[in-house]
Amino acid sequence: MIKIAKKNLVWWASALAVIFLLIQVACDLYLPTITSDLVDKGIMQQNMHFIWREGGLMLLVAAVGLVAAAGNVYFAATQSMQVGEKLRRQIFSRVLRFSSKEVNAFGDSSLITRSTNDIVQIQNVMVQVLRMMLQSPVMLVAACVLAYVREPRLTRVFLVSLPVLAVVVILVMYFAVPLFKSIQQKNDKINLVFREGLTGVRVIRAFRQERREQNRFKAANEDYTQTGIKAFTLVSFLFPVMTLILSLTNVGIILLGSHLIANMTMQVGNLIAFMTYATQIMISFMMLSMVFVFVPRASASASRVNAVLEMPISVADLPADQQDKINPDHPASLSFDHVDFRYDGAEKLALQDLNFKVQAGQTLAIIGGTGSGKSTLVNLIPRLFNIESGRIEVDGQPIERLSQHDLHQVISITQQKAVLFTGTIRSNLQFGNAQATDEQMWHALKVAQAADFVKEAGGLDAVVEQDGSNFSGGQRQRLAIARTIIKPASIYIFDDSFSALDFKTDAKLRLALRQDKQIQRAVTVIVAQRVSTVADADLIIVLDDGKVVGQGTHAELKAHNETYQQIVDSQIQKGDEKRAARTSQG
Ligand SMILES: Nc1ncnc2c1ncn2[C@@H]1O[C@H](COP(=O)(O)OP(=O)(O)OP(=O)(O)O)[C@@H](O)[C@H]1O
Repeated sequence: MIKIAKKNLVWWASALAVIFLLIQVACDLYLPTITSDLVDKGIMQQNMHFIWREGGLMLLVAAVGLVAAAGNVYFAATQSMQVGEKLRRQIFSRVLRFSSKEVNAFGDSSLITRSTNDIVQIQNVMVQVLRMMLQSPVMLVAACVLAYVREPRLTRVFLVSLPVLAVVVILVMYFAVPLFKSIQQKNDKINLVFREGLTGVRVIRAFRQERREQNRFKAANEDYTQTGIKAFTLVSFLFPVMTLILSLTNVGIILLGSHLIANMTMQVGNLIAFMTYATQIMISFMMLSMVFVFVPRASASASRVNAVLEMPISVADLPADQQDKINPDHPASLSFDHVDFRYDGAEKLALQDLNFKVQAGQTLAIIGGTGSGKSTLVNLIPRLFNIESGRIEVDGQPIERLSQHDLHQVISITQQKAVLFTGTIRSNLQFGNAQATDEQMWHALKVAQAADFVKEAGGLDAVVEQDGSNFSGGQRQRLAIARTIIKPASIYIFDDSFSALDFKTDAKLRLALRQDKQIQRAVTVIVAQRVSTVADADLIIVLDDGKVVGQGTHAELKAHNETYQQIVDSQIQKGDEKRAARTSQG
């Protein structure tokens, strides 16, 4: 919590909040003295001039106190909101740099809770710190001293009430604080189930698992609610008990005070002032105890936020002065030299001894069964993971010597699951190339075989809903392909991007890709399950269980490679092979 405050609070605004607070406390503490004088020297002695003067002073002090309180609230609130804004920004930019290893370490839902609910907890406590937490101890000590100075004999009442109050507060905190800490984790669980329910809604319906999911959500929700109820019941118990203790303290003060007044050893004004100080002492004590309840909860949130901000990034750039730069004149190329790769914590290598080189204008195709390592291979090119050994070069440069920013500038990729963003077709294409003209956009859409349905949908400004849900799976993939094509790059990667396309569209798209001037100067990498998609590639890599079991052209592999032959036999029947070749040659 302190770390977050140190890094994110603006010192002068926080100092102003504290100064306003001290002025407000001073005013609050001065008012009982004026009241006491007003009663003893004004009302009791019927001195109207004194009453007017002290009354005016009272109004002035109250007004200054009000302005100071407003100033304190303003600076405390703006500071805490700004801390929240900075933390959300820092978490978001950090998460954008995370590899899947870091994301998995927290989980998607926990990252969302940390950037929303946890930050709100921190924000709330920041306001309390800049207000109550500083105000309460100052008020408590000063009111005790002033009460003692005014009438030491009455302070005996506090010797009983304050220890009782302290025991109640400690007991409540002992039971409530662990509950508040666990509320955050239970909130993560609710988010997780809710998120899975949302993203998997169709599957849930199709498998008629609504009741099971509802029960799962109900369990998480009830767990959260019950913990919240327990925690807040304990805290709410504090208020009536404290009010009771405060009332009993006042009764004690009045009993003792009236005795002293009757003996003529104390004035009425002193009793009134003392009772005001007593109320201030008790209220400060209550506020302080509330802060002690909420600070541990917020510090649990602060640790959760700090864990994200301090998570080491596994795929890190070299220091700027040791980085190499891409040479824009170097022809496009991609090479893997004895590359081994293992997922974090896995016993087995996910990819073993990959060796190949492709040049500008060539197409590399990767084929293999499910789970053979195709996506893993293409994800190594933009360095989404670090390799275990070997060397990967893009445009003649080892990728770990480039900044990821530079590397990603020369790579354009369509992921296996097409991801579109809420907005329009234009804004989605601008993701690939912010400067693209309408003409370039239509060209990319044409190559991606998307122009027809985009025209029907209303053109470049047609709306794209969340996750592109207003387009079919095949249309989403074609839009993602257009976004990939529109980006000027050295390496174009299509990770199983043609799988949702029908046979004919797949062939037309590959033909259009081959005829595109920009693509002709680059290396194209195609991952596919269908032989027809890879048949015309310059180099085909056949993967099986992370190992390269064949490498060559379609003709070579068909003639000599058993695994490839099996794939061909299982897929291409009834003249499909010839039809594929005919269509892709135009
Ligand atoms: N993030 C990950 N952490 C650990 N193991 C992973 C991870 N991603 C993939 N794997 C494992 O690596 C292997 C290769 O997966 P990959 O996704 O590369 O296969 P693929 O050939 O693309 O499969 P598909 O055709 O089904 O998409 C699989 O055994 C998979 O379980």
